[in-house]
Amino acid sequence: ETNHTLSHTTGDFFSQKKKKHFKNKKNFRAKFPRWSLFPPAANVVQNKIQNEGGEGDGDKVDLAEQSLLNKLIRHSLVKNRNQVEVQQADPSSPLFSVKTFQELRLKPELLQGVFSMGFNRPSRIQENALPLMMAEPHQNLIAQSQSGTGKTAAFSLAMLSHVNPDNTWTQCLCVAPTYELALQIGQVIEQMGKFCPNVKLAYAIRGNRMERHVKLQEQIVIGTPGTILDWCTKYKLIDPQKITMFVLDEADVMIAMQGHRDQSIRIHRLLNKDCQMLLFSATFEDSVMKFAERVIPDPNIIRLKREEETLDTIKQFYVLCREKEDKFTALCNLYGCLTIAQAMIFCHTRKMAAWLASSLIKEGHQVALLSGEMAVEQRAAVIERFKNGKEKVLVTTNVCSRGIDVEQVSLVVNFDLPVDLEGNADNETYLHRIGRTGRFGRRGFAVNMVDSINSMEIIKQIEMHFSEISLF
Ligand SMILES: Nc1ncnc2c1ncn2[C@@H]1O[C@H](COP(=O)(O)OP(=O)(O)OP(=O)(O)O)[C@@H](O)[C@H]1O
Repeated sequence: ETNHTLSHTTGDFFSQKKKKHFKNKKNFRAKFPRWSLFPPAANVVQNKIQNEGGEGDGDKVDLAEQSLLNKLIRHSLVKNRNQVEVQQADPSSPLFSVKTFQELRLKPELLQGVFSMGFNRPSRIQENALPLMMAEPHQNLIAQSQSGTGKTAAFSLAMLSHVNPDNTWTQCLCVAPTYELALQIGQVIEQMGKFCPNVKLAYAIRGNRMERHVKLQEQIVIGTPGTILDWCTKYKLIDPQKITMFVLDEADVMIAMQGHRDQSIRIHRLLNKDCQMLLFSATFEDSVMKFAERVIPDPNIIRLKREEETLDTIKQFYVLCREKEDKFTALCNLYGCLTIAQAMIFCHTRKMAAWLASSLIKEGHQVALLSGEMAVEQRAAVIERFKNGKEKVLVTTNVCSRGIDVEQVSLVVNFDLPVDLEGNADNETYLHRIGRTGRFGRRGFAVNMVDSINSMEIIKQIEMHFSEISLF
């Protein structure tokens, strides 16, 4: 048996004592004879439709919110052992990389700002991106690496280093997808630039009312595409021709948002063609690349691939149940194991997650709930408590499958199996929910609740998918 093979609940998972206890429980079926108890296929389909109608769609992941959440909960760099790939616009020019911030020859007050944030040395992506962004003559850059690898800090430093504080007009423009994300980036710039008193920052975000035709004196402006466009055109607060550095952050989130893509292109058109263009993205899909190539001429491209998640160290099980209540009882039986370390329980819909959390609480268990209807700050607070071990069990939906570093979680329960919009197995989400990065990730357990012929089919699809992958 490989680790990719799903086992149904048998001995491995439970201690001898627990095994005896579970043997008598109707929910832990070590074999398959329960199939005969299932209603005919037609009824199962009926059942599925009713369930979906009653529970609503799966909890949707909003990219901008997810990104903000990541920023709110991230206190340090994400570990990544992959090599940075660099594709240079001019392959004959030497490849620069720095191992220290001192090598960048920053202004002393800026270096002081960097160190005051606790950054001792550049992150992987910063090693290559920083010298490229600061090179003379200037170079354009497309940089892609997952959230938490130091992109924001990199371009904040580049902007602060780029501006001439003696010139009291806007020189750097940074576009972000939402009001909240712009504020987060602005905080990094303010913190890093706190020893540079003459460098000023303005926020081009909704609600920030300005007098028309009075040019801004702030050297750096950060904001959302619509407001930046207004400030450049309608309000004439910024002369786009005087912009010498243009940063497009979270390009992947940006182009997924209605109107943002076109507004960004419109801002870009107003700029001088000699303006330095920098684009950052956490993902590297075709749509992002197409967009990037449209707005960034002759780019250098830097990529840091996400560390692969694997199921190598995860033992996987499934539990056969009849319906939601049955799954609930199974979960209660498992409860002692959940709290040995920390556990996450995934549901498909917000409604199901809320029901499950409140049912568990009614049973006297202590659990936290995290789902999409909560405000991002509220979600961040729940995750923070969970990370600090204040809560042992977290009931959640897909809003969280990527947000939490699962290495600290040793048991994941798929109360509902991950499915896509068509109801097919969602292998990628399965991997994000239970996978670990790195080959030496800590061990973990995953328990999947199977409650219909349909979900049995899904778990089989998942099993097949991962056992096929493991052949390579
Ligand atoms: N060189 C560094 N040394 C130590 N910590 C760093 C360094 N650069 C960034 N950090 C910290 O690592 C975390 C992630 O950095 P940052 O926000 O810049 O990443 P990001 O790639 O922009 O992520 P996101 O896409 O979520 O915005 C932050 O808490 C930041 O303060």
